[in-house]
Amino acid sequence: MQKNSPVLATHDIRKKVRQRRRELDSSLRYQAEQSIYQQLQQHPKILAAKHIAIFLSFDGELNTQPIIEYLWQQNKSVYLPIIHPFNRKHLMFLRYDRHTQLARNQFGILEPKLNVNHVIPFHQLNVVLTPLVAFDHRNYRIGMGGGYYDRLLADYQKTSVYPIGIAFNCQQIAHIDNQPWDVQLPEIISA
Ligand SMILES: Nc1nc2c(c(=O)[nH]1)N(C=O)[C@@H](CNc1ccc(C(=O)N[C@@H](CCC(=O)O)C(=O)O)cc1)CN2
Ligand SMILES: Nc1ncnc2c1ncn2[C@@H]1O[C@H](COP(=O)(O)OP(=O)(O)OP(=O)(O)O)[C@@H](O)[C@H]1O
Repeated sequence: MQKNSPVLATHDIRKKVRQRRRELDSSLRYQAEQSIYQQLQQHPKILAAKHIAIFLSFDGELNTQPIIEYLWQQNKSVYLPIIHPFNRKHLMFLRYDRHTQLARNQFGILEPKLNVNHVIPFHQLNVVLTPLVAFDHRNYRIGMGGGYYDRLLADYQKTSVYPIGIAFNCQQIAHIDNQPWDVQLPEIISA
C-alpha cells in the first residue's frame, strides 16, 4: 500500500482520535456532555421527533444514557442499532425501553436481543443520532471502520430521516479525505 494512501491515513486518524477521545479530561468531558445534552433538548428536530435512534456508549464516546433517560421522559420511542444477524455489514434498529434485555455483541457493545416485534424500518425513524470517531468542517465523518453508518445513511436524503452526529470538539480534524461512499451529515452537534 502506498504511504500516502487515504485508507492508511484514515486508519491512523481513527487510531489517534479514538485515543484522544478515551483520554479526554474528565471535567472537560462532563462540561461538554452537559452542553451537548442542552443542545439536543432544544433541537427542533428532536422536539418534533417521535422515533429516535441513538447508541450505547463505548470506547470513550459521550455518555448517551442521560439523553436516553430524557427521551423516555418525553415519551419518545428510542431505538438502538444491532448488527444484522444474517447481513452482518448492516444495522437493524430495535426499540429500547427500561425492560429491554441487552447482550454484548462481537465488539463488546451492548445491544438489544433480537426480537422481530421490536424492529423499526430505517425510513420510519425521524432522527438518527450518529456516532463518529472524527469529523471535519464539512461534516464528513470517519467512523469505527465497519461502514455501518455509511451504508445506513447512503440514501437518507430520499427519506425524511434526519441524521445528527454527536461528538466532542477534540474529534474535529482539519480535513477528511472523503471516499465516494462517505456520507456528509447535515449537522453535527459538538462541544
Ligand atoms: N456505540 C456505538 N455503537 C455502534 C457503533 C458505534 O460507532 N458506536 N457502530 C458504528 O459503526 C456500529 C459498530 N461498529 C464497530 C465497528 C468496528 C469496531 C471495532 O472495534 N473494530 C475492531 C475489530 C474488532 C473485531 O473485529 O473484533 C478494530 O477495527 O480494531 C467496533 C464497532 C454499531 N454500534
Ligand atoms: N454505502 C456503501 N455501500 C457499500 N459499501 C460501503 C458503503 N459504505 C461503506 N462501505 C464499505 O465499508 C468499508 C468501511 O468504510 P469506512 O472506513 O468509510 O467506515 P466508517 O465510516 O469508518 O464506519 P461507519 O460508517 O460504520 O461509522 C469500506 O471498505 C467501504 O467500501
